[in-house]
Amino acid sequence: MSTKRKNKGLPGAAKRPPTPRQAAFECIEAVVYDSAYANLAMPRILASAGLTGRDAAFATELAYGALRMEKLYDAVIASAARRPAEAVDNSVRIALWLGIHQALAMRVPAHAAVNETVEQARRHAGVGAAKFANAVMRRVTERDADAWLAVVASGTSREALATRHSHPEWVVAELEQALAAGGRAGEIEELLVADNTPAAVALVARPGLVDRDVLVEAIEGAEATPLSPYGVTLAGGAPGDIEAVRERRAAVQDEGSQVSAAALVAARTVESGERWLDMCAGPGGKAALLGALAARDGATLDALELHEHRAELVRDSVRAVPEGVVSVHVGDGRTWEGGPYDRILLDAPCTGLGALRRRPEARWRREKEDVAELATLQRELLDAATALLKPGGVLAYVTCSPVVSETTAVIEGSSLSALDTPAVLAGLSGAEPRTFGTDRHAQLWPHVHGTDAMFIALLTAPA
Ligand SMILES: C[S@@+](CC[C@H](N)C(=O)[O-])C[C@H]1O[C@@H](n2cnc3c(N)ncnc32)[C@H](O)[C@@H]1O
Repeated sequence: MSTKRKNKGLPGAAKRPPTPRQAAFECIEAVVYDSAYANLAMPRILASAGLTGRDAAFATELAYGALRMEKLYDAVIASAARRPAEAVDNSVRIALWLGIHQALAMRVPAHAAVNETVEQARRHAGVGAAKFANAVMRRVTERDADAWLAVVASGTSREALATRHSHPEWVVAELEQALAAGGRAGEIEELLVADNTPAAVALVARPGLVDRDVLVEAIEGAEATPLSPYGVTLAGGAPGDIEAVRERRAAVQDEGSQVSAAALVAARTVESGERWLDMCAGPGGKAALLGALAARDGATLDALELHEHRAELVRDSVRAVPEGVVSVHVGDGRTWEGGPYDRILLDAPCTGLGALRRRPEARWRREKEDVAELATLQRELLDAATALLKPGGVLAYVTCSPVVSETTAVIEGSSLSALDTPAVLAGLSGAEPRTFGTDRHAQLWPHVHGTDAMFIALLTAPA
């Protein structure tokens, strides 16, 4: 979609109090035109519209769902409008995404989905656009979701799979390759479905700062997570309302991320006085968990981050960790000279293709060329981390991407030797080691573990 605004709505359009559907429209506009992240834009839009509770949940599901499914919905538009979706005015195309999502995925009655879409098209693009939207939506609502899939995405080709589950085709190819490499060939459809299912919110109870059992007890519907010894899954509600979260004794953190940081510490018994490095620390979720564990075990942590604004987020994230344990630095991991270290977390910058559940627009922002560029950076960071590791030290190479060129291909050339990561994760959770991988590295999956697709390789330098 063109990222230039053709119109900003017709005069008077912004004066009425925004409805949930208008909030969803605004959120998609912010993503398309201003390159906003939906998960940052939406809370701001909801707050300024004064939308809460069910209205806020409706607006969020509508915007995020339409953003995720835009490839499928473009195919539906092309078929129903008998012209490519790219040829449709941007505002009308957004209104149609929202209308189609309501009709095919949210069980909004057809007449309401049609009327609301027509009204949005009129409001943003005028009477002619409203007539066009009316004709398209009437054709859309003649079929249900399954019937549309049979029309626009039938068969088992990669192209059909990519349209049906609304992923770029090159991403489907990368995910298929990663699944096959991990002995999970044939699970692509389950993975793509999981990518389109919003993740439950998980909290980390930072050890020594708050007890996870206390959180489970205090929060209605909360449950202990199965893989991380520090995790709590929430049934709903706003995490920002929880006191421990406001005080940074707990935080929102995917269970896979918790496990990645915890595995570095669980790999070997910690000796008092150990020095640890979090080489790519921003925004600081793993640094805060490592900091809490360092405080417990008598170690210290250097948290390094390339960008000052992200280092500031790390400072905020670790503020509940006892003073003197974590030092935050701004610098480039490739030239950092603060070593040597007993343990290093290299949570490398990556495509993020393992965390598509969380960021509805993320799959459309990445390009195939990014993979090679990031793999070069990942190798350079791994070489630098290796040089900073003490003999006998442990390094965790972690990505929130399962893509082979960012994971096994990066560590293949390493001079370090691989520890048995699945066994360490099994030790943390009590789960069967083979569920985490069939070789010495671990790969978590949304459709298997309910986490982001984190890759974790524990490596060690010869003593
Ligand atoms: C995947 S994120 C890390 C997430 C973090 N560990 C957490 O759990 O919150 C990667 C981070 O590395 C930073 N980064 C990128 N290149 C870097 C470099 N050369 N040296 C240090 N940090 C870098 C990015 O700015 C980004 O904040």
